[in-house]
Formats: sequence, C-alpha cells, structure tokens
Amino acid sequence: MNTTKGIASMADWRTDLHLLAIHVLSAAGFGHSHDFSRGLQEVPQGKTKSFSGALNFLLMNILPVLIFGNMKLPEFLTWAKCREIHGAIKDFGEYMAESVAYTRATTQSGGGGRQADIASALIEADEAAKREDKLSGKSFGKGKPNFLSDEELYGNLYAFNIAGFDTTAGSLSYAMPLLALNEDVQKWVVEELDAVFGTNSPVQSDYETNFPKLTRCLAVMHETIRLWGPLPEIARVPAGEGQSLRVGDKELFITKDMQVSTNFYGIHADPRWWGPASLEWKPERWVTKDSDTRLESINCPADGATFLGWSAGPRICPGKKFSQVEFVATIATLLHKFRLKPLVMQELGMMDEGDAREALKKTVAASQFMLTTKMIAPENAGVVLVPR
Ligand code: HEM
Repeated sequence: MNTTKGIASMADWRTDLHLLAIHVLSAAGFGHSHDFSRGLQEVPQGKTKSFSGALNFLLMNILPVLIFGNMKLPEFLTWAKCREIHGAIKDFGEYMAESVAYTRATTQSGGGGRQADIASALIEADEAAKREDKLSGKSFGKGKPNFLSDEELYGNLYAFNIAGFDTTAGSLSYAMPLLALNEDVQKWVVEELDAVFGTNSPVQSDYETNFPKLTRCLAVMHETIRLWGPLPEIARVPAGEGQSLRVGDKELFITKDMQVSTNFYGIHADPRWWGPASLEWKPERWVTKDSDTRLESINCPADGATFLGWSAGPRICPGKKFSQVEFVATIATLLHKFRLKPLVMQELGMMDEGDAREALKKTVAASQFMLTTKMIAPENAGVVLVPR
C-alpha cells in the first residue's frame, strides 16, 4: 500500500490497484514479470514514459487520444498536451512491438514459446495460421488471410490491455471500502481463507487446488460488480437493416440508425430479482451450500437474465476468468494477513472511526461514470490495513 504521504486514501488505493493490474497484465498478458516497487515505472532510454505510465496516460486521456492521436502537424505547431499524446502512443506502440518481437522469436525458435500469457497465445495462434496459409498455398495477396496483420494484432493486444486494466482495478477499489464498512463480511471471508490456507500464505498456493475453494472471495467480487461494476450499461446497434426486439408483449423494430442500451445497474438493483434488500451489499446472497457435501458454490443467475456484470452472449467479456483470478488472489492475500478498517483522517477533520465510516460511505456513494465507474473524490476517505 502506498503510504508515502502517511495516509491510505481511496486515491492511494486506486493508484496502487492500477499498478497491481498493470503488473498482472504485463505478466499474464505479455509474459513479462517486473519488480513491483520499480519495474514498470522505470522509463527506459529513448522513451518518454514507463510501460505503466504510457498505458495509464492513454487510458485516462482516451478522448483526446482519439481526437488528436492521428493529427499530423509539424512539432512546432503542436501544443504540449498533443506532443505528450503522440509520445505516449509511440512509446506504447514500441512496448507492444518489443513484446511481440520477443514472443515471436521465442515461439519460432521453440525456446520458451508456449507461455501461459495472452500475447503468446494470440501470437502463437497467429503464427500457426500463417504457416497453415502458406502450406495450403493460400496466396498472401488475395482474399482475407486467416492471420492478423501486425496492426490488427497490436489492436487486439491494446484492447486487452485497456479492457483489462481499469475494470479489475476499479472493482477492487470498490471492494476495499465495502469490506472495510462490513466487518461481518470480512470475518465470513476469513473463515474460508483459514479453512483453505491455514497458516500457509496464499501467495505460494496452487491455483488449481485452491481457486475453486475460494467461493466467498468470488462472491465478494460478484456482489461488488452487481452494484459497483465498471460499466453501467452497454449499447448495441442492430445488424444489417435492423432487427425486431421483443419487449414484454410488444414487438419493436430497431432500425439500423438506432442504438439500444441495456441498463446493467437497473437490472442489478431490481428488487424483483434481487429482493427487498437489492441495494444492500451482501456477498452471501451469491453462495449456496450443498446439503449433502456441505460444499459452497456460486449461485449465479442464468447469464443475461438478471446479472450482466461481464455481459452475456457472443460478446461476453473474454477476460472474465482472468479478472476473477486476479480479484480473488488479491482479496485472499490481503484478508489472510490484514483487517480492513475505515481510516481516520484527522487532517480532514475526522475525530473517530464513526466519522471515518461516514466519510467512506459518502465517498463511495459519490461516484460517476468516467470511462469506468469511479469515485469522484477518492481523496476524501481512506481504508487502512491492520495486521490480524
Ligand atoms: C472486473 C473485471 C471486468 C469486468 C466487470 C468486465 C466487463 C466487461 C464487459 C461488460 C464487456 C462488454 C461486453 C459487451 O460488449 O457486451 C467487456 C468486454 C471486454 N473485456 Fe472485460 N471486464 C473485466 C475484465 C477484463 C479483463 C481482465 C480483460 C483482459 C484481460 C478484459 C477484456 C475484455 C475485452 C477484450 C473486451 C471486448 C470484447 C469484445 O469487444 O467483444 N476484461 N468486459
């Protein structure tokens, strides 16, 4: 936790959880592990930003990047922000190109390929498609090849980075205050952690043995995403000239110039599906216990019916499992060692834990959609880690 300023406000948590998400993406996405304290924050020679700095900058400035990213003016005619955008795009492009070149080299030489990361999987599949096209005599110049162009490959890797970064970090940054405000839920999760790990650290634990047992940790994630998920809605346009859509007993025709938006938050808060306490954060609502085996499992409503945290159907989030493993590992590691408590920030006039709780509740409630759902003033409250 970043405690350099002596406090651990929700803004500090956000920074650290973003850094954590970048490290996970870099290792599991690109196969490169880095030292947590410095690694991804170092700026190599010839670049203006570190890997984490460039990704963060592009994400936080997504609109100016879209507007000015392709603007080609002489250096002296562009203003500082525009130059920074061009620098970050160039840096990030180079980081991805270096990563792809490395993976291609290890894949082709047979030394180190088959790594369990997204970039390796994508590049290996792509190289295999290239080999198949070559063998089947498919001409490179004619028709659409079965493999991705470099631009498409980078586009996909960029999409995974962007889509996988703010979403998981954002969900974790809501889980922390919600856990701190609900000590009973922490105790319930800790019961599970003690049963699974005992005094062993979750850090060294075996994924296949232990992940399926961490139902309560996963319930915390589902419940956090139900109420505070990163995306409040998703819009769709119909295919072709339009499509008909059944709404209740009506048949509506959606023309090709219309968009239909699904209100995730509305569905997730509806008492018809979630009961009278639909607005309360209660992770236990996700867990069912088998009466014979006494084993607990996640009781997830049928996809697309009442829960759309990762969306549903053919466009369901491809990073769903990835984000679950990252979230569960983070919660398990923290709660196995620490209790989370509202932070009394005397510099903001808080006198005791009661004030800290109120500030935390207000800070969480004052959220808005900024690329993903975020607290508007995360510096106004905090969460502290207290050793168990
Ligand atoms: C808490 C974590 C996450 C949540 C709640 C989440 C949720 C979503 C949602 C709602 C969509 C929209 C699907 C649609 O268009 O219907 C989406 C798309 C996507 N997500 Fe995630 N996501 C999370 C984490 C991740 C991670 C970690 C990755 C990558 C490692 C990822 C990769 C993607 C990609 C590439 C898409 C675009 C898919 C497409 O356009 O077809 N997501 N995600």
